[in-house]
Amino acid sequence: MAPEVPVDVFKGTNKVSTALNKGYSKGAFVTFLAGNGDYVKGVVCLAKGLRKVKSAYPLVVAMLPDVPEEHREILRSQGCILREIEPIYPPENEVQFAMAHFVINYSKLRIWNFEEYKKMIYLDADIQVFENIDHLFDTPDGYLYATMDCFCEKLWSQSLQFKVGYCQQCPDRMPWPVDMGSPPPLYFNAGMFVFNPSRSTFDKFLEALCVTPVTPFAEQDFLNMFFEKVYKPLPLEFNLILAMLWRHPENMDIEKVKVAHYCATGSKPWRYTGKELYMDREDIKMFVKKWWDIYNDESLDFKGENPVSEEETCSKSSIMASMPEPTISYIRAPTAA
Ligand SMILES: O=c1ccn([C@@H]2O[C@H](COP(=O)(O)OP(=O)(O)O[C@H]3O[C@H](CO)[C@H](O)[C@H](O)[C@H]3O)[C@@H](O)[C@H]2O)c(=O)[nH]1
Ligand SMILES: O[C@H]1[C@H](O)[C@@H](O)[C@H](O)[C@@H](O)[C@H]1O
Ligand SMILES: [Mn+2]
Repeated sequence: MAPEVPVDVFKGTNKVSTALNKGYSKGAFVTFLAGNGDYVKGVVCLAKGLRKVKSAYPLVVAMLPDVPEEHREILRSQGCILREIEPIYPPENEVQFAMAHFVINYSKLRIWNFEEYKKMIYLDADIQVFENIDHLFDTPDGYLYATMDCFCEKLWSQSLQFKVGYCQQCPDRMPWPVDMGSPPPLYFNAGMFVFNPSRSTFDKFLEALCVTPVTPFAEQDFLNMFFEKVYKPLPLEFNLILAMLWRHPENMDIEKVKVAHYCATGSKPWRYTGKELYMDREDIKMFVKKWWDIYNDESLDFKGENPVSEEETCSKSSIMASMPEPTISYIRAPTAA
């Protein structure tokens, strides 16, 4: 049995949230975009998916300076609010300890500076929303809500959890060895989370980053450490990590999935070939098709008269400037995949 999660708090009504009455400034979805690759398609599809489920909240795109103008134009035309952020990059001698494709994700910590929103829901660009989740904006403040990760995929092979065969999704299958003390604290996937922006939290991040070693899952490990005491697990249907389909099918009900995360190797819809391990499964094909159906649906294109008035701020943070060097430094963002 997986550890219990407080399901009741997160029951949606399928009605458009009370947010419509409250106005936009209370909350927003936020995603992260880096580089000139195909992740922009993910953001476009996410914007369309949120429209399809009639979300009352806008989508903010926190993007690095290396996102090309033509991609920015596409996002504006899809009604996204663009916010340029400066990269956060670990010291060069530590970069090797994070998985290369995760390093740029430290930059995403800057979304905590978006204090004009009281609450935000972060969604990776490789996520799609199939049901309205606006009610998550009504969760009590002061916590970080996210779904629990799974440690069974090969990407985890260097971790202690994987080595001992332990996964928090089924802690009874292979209990944490007694001689190794208590099992590790619950660990969330950082592709989807609900949080309260706060500059003072961001300041604390910077202090903590200075004394926190870089680890394989980069900012995901960092966020797990930082929010350990205030983490509240969300039911898995709010961020279906596709590997759950073959690793822990008993923990989930595919009919209830509200949000799918195309993070399993080979599952990104825009580069899906079906050839990688597990990728020829019917459920995977179904999720990939659902993504493409939204992407290709012109009726979901933004129809506002004018693109959303955007606020592009590339804040050269004085906070960062005052950071002790060279623990965390700005350097050019690496070219994204
Ligand atoms: O070239 C890139 C690469 C990544 N991204 C952004 O960064 C996000 C994270 O990358 P992936 O979705 O490819 O990575 P995973 O889902 O496998 O990674 C998971 O672990 C990461 C550890 O750093 C992050 O926490 C991430 O949010 C979490 O979902 C993307 O969705 C996208 O929003 C880009 O914009 N361009
Ligand atoms: O951040 C990673 C990534 O998203 C992987 O694809 C997934 O298998 C993980 O469990 C996760 O933590
Ligand atoms: Mn992802």
